[in-house]
Amino acid sequence: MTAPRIRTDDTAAVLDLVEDATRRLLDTVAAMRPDQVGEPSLLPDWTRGHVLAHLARNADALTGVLEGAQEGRAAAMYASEEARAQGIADGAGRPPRDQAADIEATAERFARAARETGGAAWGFEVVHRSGARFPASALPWKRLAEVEYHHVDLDLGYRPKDWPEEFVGHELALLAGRFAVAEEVPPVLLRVAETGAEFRIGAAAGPAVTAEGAAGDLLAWLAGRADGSALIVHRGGRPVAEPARVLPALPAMA
Ligand SMILES: O=C(O)/C=C/C(=O)CC(=O)C(=O)O
Repeated sequence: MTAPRIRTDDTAAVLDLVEDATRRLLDTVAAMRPDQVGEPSLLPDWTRGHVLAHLARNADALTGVLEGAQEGRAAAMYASEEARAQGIADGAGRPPRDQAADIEATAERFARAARETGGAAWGFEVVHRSGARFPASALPWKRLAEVEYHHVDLDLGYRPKDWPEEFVGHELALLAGRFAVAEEVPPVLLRVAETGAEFRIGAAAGPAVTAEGAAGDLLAWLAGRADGSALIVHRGGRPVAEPARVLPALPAMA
């Protein structure tokens, strides 16, 4: 893997990645049979229909935050957590064709709002549902992560190995940065096989196990989309036979 030449706040470049990711997602939805909507996704308690409805409502939510930034107003993504859950539940049972139309229309609305966002508004500090605060220019990357992660969650053939290099490179660094300060995560030193880059996660003191692998495999584990069995893990300098038993199980991000 070569270092991707893209910055997460290069909104035009990231919006191109979002458009490509959305197109791949819509191709998957177009191939769905109606009965697959009600089948389980890879996320606990969510059917594939829940994942698809969530993707449309997330586009609405991020559009609202972007429009708020244009007006210098810190808009919440959702009216409440209950409203978020209701919106997802209400849309979950729709057939693939309706899900696709909703995802396409809301993605286009987000893209239009982004195109209309000017320089100063991109610098406006927004508040994400996660509680994180960052400039509005990070919103397109947030949307990219939603689409890439949840496409995998549909369990319809799109896998972490299908994530584009540009997404994997930066998302791994972003997520590792978040986990670096996590007290509840035991220390793990991640080593990217392609580049030798290292990230230490887990804020607790003490010796770290090392986990080495392809950037995509490291991200899949860090994002809660794989159990880490694809990684080479050492503890106390010795190789671990069953990495998934040693590595902490991490929650599904996004
Ligand atoms: O990136 C995160 O930590 C959290 C992402 C979200 O909360 C996204 C949603 O689940 C949503 O927009 O509803």
